[in-house]
Amino acid sequence: MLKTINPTQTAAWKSLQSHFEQVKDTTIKSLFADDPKRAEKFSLTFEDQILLDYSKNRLTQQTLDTLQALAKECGLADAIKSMFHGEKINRTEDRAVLHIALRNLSNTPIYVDGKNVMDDVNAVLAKMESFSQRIISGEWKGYSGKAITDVVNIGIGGSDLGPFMVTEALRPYKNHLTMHFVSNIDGTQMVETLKKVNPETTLFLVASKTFTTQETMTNAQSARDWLLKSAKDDKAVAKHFVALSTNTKEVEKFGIDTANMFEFWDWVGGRYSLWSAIGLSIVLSIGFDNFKQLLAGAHSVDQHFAHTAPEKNIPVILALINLWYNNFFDAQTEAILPYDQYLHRFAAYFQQGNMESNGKYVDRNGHKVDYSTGPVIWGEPGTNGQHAFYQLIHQGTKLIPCDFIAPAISHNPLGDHHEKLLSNFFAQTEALAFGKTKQDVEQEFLAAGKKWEDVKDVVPFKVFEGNRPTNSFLVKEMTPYTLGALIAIYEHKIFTQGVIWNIFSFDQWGVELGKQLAGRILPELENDESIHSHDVSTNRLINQYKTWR
Ligand SMILES: O=P(O)(O)OC[C@H]1O[C@@H](O)[C@H](O)[C@@H](O)[C@@H]1O
Repeated sequence: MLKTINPTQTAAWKSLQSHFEQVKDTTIKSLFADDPKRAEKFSLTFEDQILLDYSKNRLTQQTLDTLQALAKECGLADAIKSMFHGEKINRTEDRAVLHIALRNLSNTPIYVDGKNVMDDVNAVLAKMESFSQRIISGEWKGYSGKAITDVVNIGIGGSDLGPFMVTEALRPYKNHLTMHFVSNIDGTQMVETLKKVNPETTLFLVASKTFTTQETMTNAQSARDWLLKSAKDDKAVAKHFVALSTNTKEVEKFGIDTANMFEFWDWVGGRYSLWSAIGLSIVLSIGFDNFKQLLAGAHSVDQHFAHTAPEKNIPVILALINLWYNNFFDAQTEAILPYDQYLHRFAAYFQQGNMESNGKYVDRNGHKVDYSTGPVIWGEPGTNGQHAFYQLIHQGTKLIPCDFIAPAISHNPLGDHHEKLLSNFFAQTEALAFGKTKQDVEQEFLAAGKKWEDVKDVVPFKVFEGNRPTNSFLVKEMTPYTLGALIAIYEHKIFTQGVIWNIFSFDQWGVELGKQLAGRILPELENDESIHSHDVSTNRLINQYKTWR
């Protein structure tokens, strides 16, 4: 079970506080100047596939050692064992946390309540394999006898972001099926999607762990109505709708034959579910063998996380580095910046992964914390970000630790595009770390033959103080395997931080209040009567809406 220690009360935290006072003004530049072997010492390679360089950070070996001592005092090693052994570490929902079982290709038994979950996991994987083969080969026919050409995944949050991110990231592995993702309750997304597809050849995946989520159920109902308008026979539903869910009863209630249901279990968190039946859209898009490679990459990282010494453990090190900025430098956000267009939803995916997991102010004792927990996660693919928000990262007043991610081998070697992309990837972390001094700026002006009088006023604006921390992930090639590994690295980083912050990373009660209030407001919108039941601001907004609609 997880310990319930306030991290700030540990000896290691106190050491970190005094250590911080000693090193807070040390620059990355001086750290490199003092140790020519820094890049070698502060980097790790995962299976000759991913190089993580974390040398451009504001930390010393002592910083890392003391952070490791903190993790130890907070019981990280036991917490990892608890998760891998299927203990119910999601205490507020009384559930185990076993996304690692979904990709446990070694098939070692994992027990929950005395039952080996691997039997069920393997059975669903086999069902996903045979179903996907029938769809991809064209053997499965729609109501009019035509093969499926388009797949629409209807889901939201964890039932959308992961599958969408991965199918985009692995486009080079795609087959002929066209994938669509509808998540928003805003009818616009469904209407625009339905314009692009033909009811005779479209398969809908209704993806919802609970099968009660308003957005998904409403979208699924509209899609069903749309299908039946053409098919004019309820029997068509069985040929065009499948469910990905934990909730058999609700699936039946919706009218989907449970033979067309792909099951998963309450020990799979929504934001950790792309490895489960929720990944069916991924399987349909890239085929089962590639999906298995995705699982294999993640499984390999699981082994690394569970069995590698903390000082060589990639997710642990990443977790500690960001905790250092979050809790000692008071950094509020972290940016994820993939130099890979295919990863354009990677930051959005980990927005949910991280913020829904660690955005908590109540600790595992039920008390309000007096320290900072999960950061704001954001990001966009490079180089687009460079021409938009990097100004603030380079010269703003906020400290923003950034993760840079790039593949060494491009799937699209078009002219010198990839060299140009990668030159930017390398240049940015160098610029952020080392900056540009006043002397450099002056030298540059002189070399360009400028007169000192003409340029001296502009010098301060051209100085980069540097010392902005980054991690670099250089991935050999973005394959299903390396992508699976990369995702699992981030997942375990989030887990590690949650353990140290003494919070429950696998519930999400913070999303409930808004849903509850929307449920109360919806019937109030049914007529044009003036509303007085809320605060004056909400009343006014509702009443204005009623006059304008
Ligand atoms: O898969 P479901 O049950 O439809 O849930 C979708 C999402 O619903 C949200 O309310 C939860 O905060 C997410 O964690 C979840 O992924």
